Amino acid sequence: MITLEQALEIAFSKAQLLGTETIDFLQSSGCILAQDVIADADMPPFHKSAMDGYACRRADLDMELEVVEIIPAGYTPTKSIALGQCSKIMTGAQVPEGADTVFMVEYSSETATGKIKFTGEKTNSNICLKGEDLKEGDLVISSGTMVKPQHVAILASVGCINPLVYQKPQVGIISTGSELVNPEVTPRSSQIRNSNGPQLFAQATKQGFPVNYYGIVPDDEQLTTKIIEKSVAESDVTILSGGVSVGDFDFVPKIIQKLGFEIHFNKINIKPGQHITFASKGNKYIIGLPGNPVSSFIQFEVFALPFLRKLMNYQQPEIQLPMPMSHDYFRKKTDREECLPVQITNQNEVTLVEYHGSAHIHAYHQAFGYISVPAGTTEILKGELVHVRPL
Ligand SMILES: Nc1nc2c(c(=O)[nH]1)N[C@H]1C(S)=C(S)[C@@H](COP(=O)(O)OP(=O)(O)OC[C@H]3O[C@@H](n4cnc5c(N)ncnc54)[C@H](O)[C@@H]3O)O[C@H]1N2
Ligand code: MOO
Repeated sequence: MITLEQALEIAFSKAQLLGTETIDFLQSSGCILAQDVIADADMPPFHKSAMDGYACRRADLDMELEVVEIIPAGYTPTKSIALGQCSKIMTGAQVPEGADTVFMVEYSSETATGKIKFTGEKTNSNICLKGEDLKEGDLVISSGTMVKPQHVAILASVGCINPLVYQKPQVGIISTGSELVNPEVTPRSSQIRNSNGPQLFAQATKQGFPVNYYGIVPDDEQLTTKIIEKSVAESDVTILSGGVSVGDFDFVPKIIQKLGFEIHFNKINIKPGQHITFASKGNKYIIGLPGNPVSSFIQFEVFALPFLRKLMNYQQPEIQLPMPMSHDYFRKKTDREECLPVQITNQNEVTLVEYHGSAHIHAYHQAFGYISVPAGTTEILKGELVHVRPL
């Protein structure tokens, strides 16, 4: 059986990058930039006051100063500051010529004749110099970056309102299983509510992927074929849950082959969720996830998500936080890599959450993330570093 690493290698080798498009920067969160973003001006664009106060010459701080002008933010000063003079200035306003210091209004007093005195002992210059953050032409965000809210602020600050980004893959989500009913229905005996579909929808939309949600299809070959065909026509990546094992009604592998897809693997040596199918036909992909709820949840995180990101040319490694275990952990069977839900203690240590196996999605309601125990590892001792993947 192949490892997760090998599975990702195979899937990445089949991934055809989606095209690029320019979009409204307000809609760019979660996109991967396909261009470098360059500063179109110095930042700050002028010598800017960092405080509300008085702009003067440092050499004049012990003099009584005449106020020659009031400078609000957004106003271009008209007077330059000479010996014994100051301008009242607001935070964010342009510092007038001749001034090299702004003292805060809290450290000032007015004399009987209306002059201003500095009452502090010493002061910073309180001036942000033109271009001290960025120079015109500087690279501010490099191609390949995933846009987060802080990048949206930077795009705005340099006027890049239509960035070039990689298109996001359209994701189709199908839940297979004749035992499934919609969440609003009270299941009869032998039925179970569809939780994988809503969970996959939430996982995909959390990452910003557009989703076509097809709900439940019973274990019927014709109906399953029809819905897969529809999803393939409307989506780049179709994600199914259930129907990929070896039961009499596990049609999915057969159907996708009939539809002309090539199956690249149907098992990964990982727990939970070893039954996972990956197939492609040109630039269309099908990922068949195991029906057990934790399996489909974890397999989305460890396999489907990196693959979806690969289609957008995302090349950054996934974040994993090295943290010490708060207790010993032992296991008997070590043939598979195993993902386990964890919490973080107040001492910043990792504790395993009570977890009964691949149907026990409720274990994850209190999980901060999960750790992966490599194949071959029998024990992790208290204090040993594990790598936590946040959820
Ligand atoms: N003979 C064998 N049987 C099974 C094996 C095996 O190796 N040999 N592996 C088991 C494991 S492990 C898993 S995982 C499942 C994978 O099979 P399927 O992907 O075909 O999944 P199903 O049989 O359809 O469902 C498994 C389980 O999950 C529940 N389920 C399915 N879909 C949903 C949903 N949308 N929401 C909530 N729960 C769902 C389903 O009712 C089953 O209880 O195969 C094992 N069998
Ligand atoms: O492959 Mo199953 O998903 O381990 O529970």
